[in-house]
Amino acid sequence: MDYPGNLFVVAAPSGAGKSSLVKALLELDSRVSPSISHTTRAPRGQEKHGREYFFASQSEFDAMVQANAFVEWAHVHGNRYGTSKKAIEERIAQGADVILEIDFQGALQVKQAFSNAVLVFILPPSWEELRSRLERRGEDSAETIELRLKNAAIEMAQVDKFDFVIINELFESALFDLKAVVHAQRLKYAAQRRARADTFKSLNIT
Ligand SMILES: Nc1ncnc2c1ncn2[C@@H]1O[C@H](COP(=O)(O)OP(=O)(O)OP(=O)(O)O)[C@@H](O)[C@H]1O
Ligand SMILES: Nc1nc2c(ncn2[C@@H]2O[C@H](COP(=O)(O)O)[C@@H](O)[C@H]2O)c(=O)[nH]1
Repeated sequence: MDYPGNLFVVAAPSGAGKSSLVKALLELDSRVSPSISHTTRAPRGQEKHGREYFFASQSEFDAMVQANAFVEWAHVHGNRYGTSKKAIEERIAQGADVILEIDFQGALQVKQAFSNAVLVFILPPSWEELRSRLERRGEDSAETIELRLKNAAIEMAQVDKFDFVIINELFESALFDLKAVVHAQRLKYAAQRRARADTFKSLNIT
């Protein structure tokens, strides 16, 4: 289906910096709004239900899967995460641009459902830097960090399935690249709509 709003999907190995980049983009661009995912993971630190995530029990998550309420969902780092249809469909139908910060499995499912979705993969500059960002963030146990680094290798192998790849070495430069992707998609979409309207007009189709 063709919606007036754009859908941007940002994926990256844990610690590459996607949350930081998306947060900075949202502060700069009020036309982009975030999708809030559901997860079975326990809240971390200051996280609030309905702000970072909708925290769900296993049975609540199961019920949503059964009800076909997710556009995508996946097992990530030992927990389940999903994007509800409600989180995005209404908003892109109203012309808003929505950004999803999800793992690569979910990103590929979204592309199946919304072929116009723009998939962006964020890479860290090196393995050493990825590890040190996870350690410096100080939110995960050593065991969790090892699991996330192991999964990073699997995730990075998917990079060629994405529309754009951004290396997050210098934060400001990666943010500039992300803004450029959003801008380019808006221009492309506007041009497509104009071309379609012109074609319909020339064929006398209203
Ligand atoms: N360009 C950068 N240079 C240095 N540190 C950075 C950069 N980008 C992000 N960071 C830091 O790296 C850490 C991980 O970033 P962030 O939490 O945004 O990663 P993430 O990809 O969203 O991870 P997760 O998937 O686990 O949520 C944070 O402490 C963040 O401040
Ligand atoms: N497939 C999905 N993946 C998601 C979703 N929301 C978040 N995520 C990804 O999970 C990991 C871990 O996140 P964390 O908050 O526990 O550090 C990360 O890669 C997220 O992008 C979702 O709705 N679907």
